[in-house]
Amino acid sequence: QPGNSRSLANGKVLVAYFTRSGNTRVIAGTIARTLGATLFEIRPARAYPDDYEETVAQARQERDSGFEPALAETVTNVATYDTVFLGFPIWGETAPPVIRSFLRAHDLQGKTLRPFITHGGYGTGNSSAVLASHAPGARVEDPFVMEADQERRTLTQVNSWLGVKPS
Ligand SMILES: Cc1cc2nc3c(=O)[nH]c(=O)nc-3n(C[C@H](O)[C@H](O)[C@H](O)COP(=O)(O)O)c2cc1C
Repeated sequence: QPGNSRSLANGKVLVAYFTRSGNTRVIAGTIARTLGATLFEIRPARAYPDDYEETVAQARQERDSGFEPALAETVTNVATYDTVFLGFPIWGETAPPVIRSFLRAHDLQGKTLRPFITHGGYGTGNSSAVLASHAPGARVEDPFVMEADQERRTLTQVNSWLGVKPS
């Protein structure tokens, strides 16, 4: 596999990501496959609601209160990785609360942190500041940033088809 020699040259690589609607997962899978890296999905112990609007409201409240939700799972032997790719969508103009939890729970000191971020068209907000403050001692590289489909756009179009005004 061509990816393996590259991952050996770069040391052990972890690709950790959080996703709701799957956009960030596509990027994470591509990185993992290309570099022969370990894939880890970041999940909160208590899943967010299926409902989009409920999730937006909960995310806003958790952001404003600085809440760090418990993780369903942590990475075993995070110390053995040299490079950590960290992927997430922008939620409320910042990194989702569970990303702060992830960084709090894993010591990335001395590692290279390569963020990859998707957003719905409004940019990365203050997520760089969150990474800088929550990953002390890590070498945080410039993020790969991609605009990706917003669930809200889908809801709006479907509701318009159904003849319902968005709430
Ligand atoms: C709770 C919530 C909050 C969001 N807030 C923003 C935002 O502030 N700015 C933005 O550009 N997109 C925002 N989005 C859109 C997502 O960042 C974007 O669609 C992203 O690609 C979703 O990634 P995912 O499919 O990996 O979950 C938000 C989405 C959700 C669910």
